[in-house]
Amino acid sequence: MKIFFTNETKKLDRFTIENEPIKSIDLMERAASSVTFEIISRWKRNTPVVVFAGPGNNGGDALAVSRMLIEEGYTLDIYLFNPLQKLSQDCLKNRDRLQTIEGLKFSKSVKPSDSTNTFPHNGSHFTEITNEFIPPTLTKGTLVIDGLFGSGLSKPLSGGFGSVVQYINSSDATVVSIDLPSGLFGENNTENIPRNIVQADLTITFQYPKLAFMFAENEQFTGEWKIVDIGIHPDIIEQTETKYYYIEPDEAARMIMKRSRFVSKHNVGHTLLIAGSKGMMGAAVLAAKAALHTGAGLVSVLSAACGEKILQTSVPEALFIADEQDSHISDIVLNRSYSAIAVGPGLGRHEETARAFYKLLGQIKRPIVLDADALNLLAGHTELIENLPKNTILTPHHLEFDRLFGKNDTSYERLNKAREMAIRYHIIIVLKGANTAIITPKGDVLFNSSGNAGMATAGSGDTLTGMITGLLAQGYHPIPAAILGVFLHGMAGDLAAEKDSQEYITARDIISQIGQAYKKLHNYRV
Ligand SMILES: NC(=O)C1=CN([C@@H]2O[C@H](COP(=O)(O)OP(=O)(O)OC[C@H]3O[C@@H](n4cnc5c(N)ncnc54)[C@H](OP(=O)(O)O)[C@@H]3O)[C@@H](O)[C@H]2O)[C@@H](O)CC1
Ligand SMILES: [K+]
Repeated sequence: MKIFFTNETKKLDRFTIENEPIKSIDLMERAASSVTFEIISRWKRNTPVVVFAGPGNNGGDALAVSRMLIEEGYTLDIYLFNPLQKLSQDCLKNRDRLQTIEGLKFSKSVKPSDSTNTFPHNGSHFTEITNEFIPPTLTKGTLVIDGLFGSGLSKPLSGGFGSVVQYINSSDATVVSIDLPSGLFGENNTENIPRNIVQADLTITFQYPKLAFMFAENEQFTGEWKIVDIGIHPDIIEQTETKYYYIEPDEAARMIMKRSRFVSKHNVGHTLLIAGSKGMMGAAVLAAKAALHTGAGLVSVLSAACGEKILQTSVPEALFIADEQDSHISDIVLNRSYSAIAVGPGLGRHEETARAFYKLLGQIKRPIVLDADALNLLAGHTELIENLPKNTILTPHHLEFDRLFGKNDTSYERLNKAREMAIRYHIIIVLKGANTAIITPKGDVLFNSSGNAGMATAGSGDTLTGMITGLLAQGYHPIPAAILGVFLHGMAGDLAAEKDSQEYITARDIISQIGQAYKKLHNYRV
């Protein structure tokens, strides 16, 4: 799924209006019906609803939703903010349509003398605010619909609108934002004012997720978010280019390569994992198991000698290459060719390990996977990044990324830096987090949609490294190997959480669900 920038919204809108064709007000009606449907399916009709509508089309949506909810039997208190006495055309039309509802009480600005402004009123009520505003009481049971601003936000909210947002945020009400939490920019919020951004419990967003939703620091604003299809014309979606994508299950499923009936373990790849050291052998075990369960035919683990018994007992399917040293890897000799190599899980940072690793980087000609301590060692010699084979996969979490490429204050900044680095060095960066981003050497960013917070657990990253390397070994191109590996990993985590709970999950539980994750993806293909 493509992620567009919010400044493209009007273009997508216009094309749909001209080519479907559909009247602009009817497109708004369609968007509003989707929001209404979502609300009706979650909140009972006796839930008191307070609507905050702004002067633009986001406000228009909110007014259309208001009409639909009243028709459905909800009782609403609606506030339309019109301080400049200037509403967008469709907002105006929806205000007029609201007026046709029988029994709806109308008033202009609530004056300070009207201080009996407590909800619920006897029947629904509409107030257009042109100057002063006495806010209604927002209790725990109240549902707030936030339609103040959406994709048309042009500067951070301040003044009166800032106060309204702060008032909403300070209440115990449940908040649903239409399209975007009001005050949040769709992309860059570096210069934004956090206290003047609505903190929604649910954001119902139109057609495609916004880039800002992918960043951890914006979760406090978006809450849960859900995409609703409002029927933007497929041709304009196709024609409009973007660098940002959101990977859904059917897209991941299409990447799975069919295994030939005549396959042998030798032609589904021999994986080499350079991993483990004294006290961190579990990382090598997990990566080896993950590679095997993802489909690698053969897995060898090159590790510190102390790992031999551990590995051979816990992963009897894997071959073991013991280093001379008991506690760490001191030399890396590749005495045969491997289909895929990963370095890093549980590696440690012993001086001799570092030396062996740097020497290896000078020898390899094909893309490899670098994770964990391999990234930390690389951070000590960043000049070596220059010579990494094209399409080498780096799998840093945020701290590892910053150690490698310098500190970043926001996820937005980090993502831009990652794009720049991926392009400059022709590498693939798998930036791990809630929506892991796979960044290609062309600068395309693919956000993963599977996974859950329970996967923030020891060994989860080692598992991912094993999975991606296992795919590479089977002949997947590094880009689909990274995308599919990340997706499968997340889906296996989701299945594990479904089976037990997020809290319960360990890396082993993720591995135990790889098979079910494959099965689920296979079902998307039929
Ligand atoms: N194709 C789609 O996806 C569809 C989109 N739809 C809906 O339309 C929404 C976008 O509508 P929109 O373009 O009218 O913008 P919106 O967010 O309502 O705000 C604009 C108004 O706010 C004002 N304003 C801005 N910043 C401000 C500030 N800091 N402080 C104060 N004022 C500020 C701005 O003033 P201006 O900057 O022009 O001076 C203008 O008056 C979108 O989110 C979705 O809900 C659907 O209906 C159907 C199809
Ligand atoms: K909004």
